[in-house]
Formats: sequence, C-alpha cells, structure tokens
Amino acid sequence: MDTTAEPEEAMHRIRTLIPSFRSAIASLTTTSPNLQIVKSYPPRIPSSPSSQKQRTVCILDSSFNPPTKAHMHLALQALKKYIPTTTTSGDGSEATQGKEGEEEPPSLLLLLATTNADKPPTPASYEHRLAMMCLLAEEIQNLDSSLDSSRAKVPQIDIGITPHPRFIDKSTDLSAHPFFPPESTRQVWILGYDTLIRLLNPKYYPPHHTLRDVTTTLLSSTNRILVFARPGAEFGTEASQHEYSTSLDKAIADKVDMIVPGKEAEGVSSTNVRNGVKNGTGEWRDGVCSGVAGWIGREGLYL
Ligand SMILES: Nc1ncnc2c1ncn2[C@@H]1O[C@H](COP(=O)(O)OP(=O)(O)OP(=O)(O)O)[C@@H](O)[C@H]1O
Ligand SMILES: NC(=O)c1ccc[n+]([C@@H]2O[C@H](COP(=O)(O)O)[C@@H](O)[C@H]2O)c1
Repeated sequence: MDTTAEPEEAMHRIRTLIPSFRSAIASLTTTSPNLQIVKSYPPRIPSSPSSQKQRTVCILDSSFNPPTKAHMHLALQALKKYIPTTTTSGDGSEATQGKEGEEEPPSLLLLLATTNADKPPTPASYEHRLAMMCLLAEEIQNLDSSLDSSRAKVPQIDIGITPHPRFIDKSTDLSAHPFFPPESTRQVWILGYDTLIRLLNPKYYPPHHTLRDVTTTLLSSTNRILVFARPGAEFGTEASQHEYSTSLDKAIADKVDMIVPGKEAEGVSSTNVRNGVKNGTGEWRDGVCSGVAGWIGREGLYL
C-alpha cells in the first residue's frame, strides 16, 4: 500500500462528506429512536428479513475526541474475540456456528456520543470527529489480514451517532435500527473499566436508582459487555478491577467478559493526544493512526 498518496486521497474524499455529517448531527433529537448510521464500510446492501443470519455487533461508544490507537486496539480485540467457531458437519463441510445456528462474522459499530453523561462538550466539532472515525475505519479495513489469521475477512464497519448519554438508551435505539434487528443481533458493548463502573452506578437511573433497566435493555437476551481493564492510580490494579467484575450481581457478572488490553493501549487516551497537540510535543502522533494524525495536523485541531 502506498503510505504517502493514500492518506491524502482518503482525507480529500472524507472532507466531501462533512456537509452530510453536519446535517445528520443537526437532525438528532433525544425524543425518539434516533441512532443514525452516517457511513458504512463497505456500503450496506439491504437484506431481506428471511435471509438474516445471527450476527454480533461490537459497539465502541466514545466521544472520539480524537479516535486513538487504543480505540483501534479495543475494536480489533473485540472483533477477534467474537468470531463464531467453525464446526464440521457430518458431510465434512464447514459451517460457522453460533448457539442459535449459522452465524455471520462480527461487525463493528463506532458510535459517536454527542452528549456525555458527565462532561460538557469540547472541541473538536462533531463533524471533524466523524471524519476521523472514518479514517480509523479505513485503517482497520486496510490492515493486512495475513498478519492476523483471525481476520480472514474484512469486517463490516458502521459509523453512527447517538444523542443519548446513557448506554441503556443507546442500546434501545440500536435495537430499533433496521441494520440491527434484535431477533438476529447480539449487542456486545465494548467498555473500559472506568466506563463500566459508571454504567453500573445507580445514580444514573432515577427515580428508583436500580440497575433493572440495564438488565432489560443493554444486557437483555444474548447481549454482553466486553470490559478492558484500565489499571492506574485512579482506578486501581488489574487484580482489583477483575475482582470488581466477578463480585457483581450474578445477572450482570454472567454477561461480562473482561480482558487486559495489549501494550498498544497502555497509557493511550484522547486526553493525552489533545494535550500533546496543545503542548507541541510530537509524541502525540504515536497515540493515533496515520490518517487521524494527518487530519489533526491539516485541520489545525486541538491547538
Ligand atoms: N487505553 C485504554 N484502555 C482501556 N480502555 C480504554 C482505553 N482508551 C479508551 N478506553 C475505553 O474506550 C471507551 C471510549 O473511550 P473514551 O472516549 O472514554 O476515550 P478516552 O481516551 O478515555 O477519552 P478522554 O481522554 O477524552 O476521556 C471507554 O469505555 C474507555 O474506557
Ligand atoms: N450510566 C451510563 O450509561 C453512563 C455513565 C457514564 C458515561 N456514559 C457514557 O460513556 C461514554 C464514554 O464516556 P467518557 O468519554 O466520559 O469516558 C459516553 O457516551 C458517556 O455518556 C454512560
């Protein structure tokens, strides 16, 4: 792959999408199911309901301000983890088999949250974040699958937006979207440990302040949460984070998978990238993929 001309071409192509991103963002409201898919790689072909196989969608919800290599690592690990197992039938033919029968490989949904449960909005603008999410998606699609035997096929990647800060509302809207019918879709929510503890804090669920809505929406049916440990001064050790996930109420603990991210995600955060750009230290580039670094530089973001 040409590493110099290609990013330029991708940036130019994605820049032409900015007006459509802007109008999608302007049309968001919190009053009705409003999760929107603004771009799909490859473009989606509507399938007839009868031909729908079981499918897992791995959802990475974030403010993507900007998308980082940690986000990319989390997404790739999730896609790898939920690949259906291959079984050989009596006639010797191979079929991918999930619990409910034939199963498609997992897809990825990069979901931009335009409202945060705790934090006020900060630059960059949402259309720029969507543009950078597209660059991240293209980078994932262009990864050389020969380097990773679990990536036999290029994954379906959708880029979406949601106005809802809480996961229970995001999950409900996702179930209502025609691409993700609940009868054939398992939702796997990708969260860092710091986000898991906020998801499970009853303060977000007035007036009764119980986790009932979490189990009836986000964790209904075969849905799961994939948690990535995030050890550090603020959130404790890997061992204490693991202990927390196993000490949860059984209805929740049984649906939580916890893994430790690889070195690629260590110490990488959007905050560190934003601060690095502002302080003029070049190392911020190590925290993002090349297309995103190019976009931040070219558009003068985070200065
Ligand atoms: N390095 C990481 N290790 C584990 N989880 C991560 C890491 N980076 C992000 N995540 C998780 O990915 C999800 C989305 O990331 P989020 O937008 O909060 O990224 P962030 O880099 O922490 O952002 P910010 O620095 O702006 O707060 C969250 O659930 C977060 O916990
Ligand atoms: N109870 C909840 O559902 C809950 C709590 C805190 C954050 N969130 C969401 O988690 C996502 C990531 O948030 P941060 O960027 O603050 O880590 C955002 O979409 C935010 O709104 C959800």
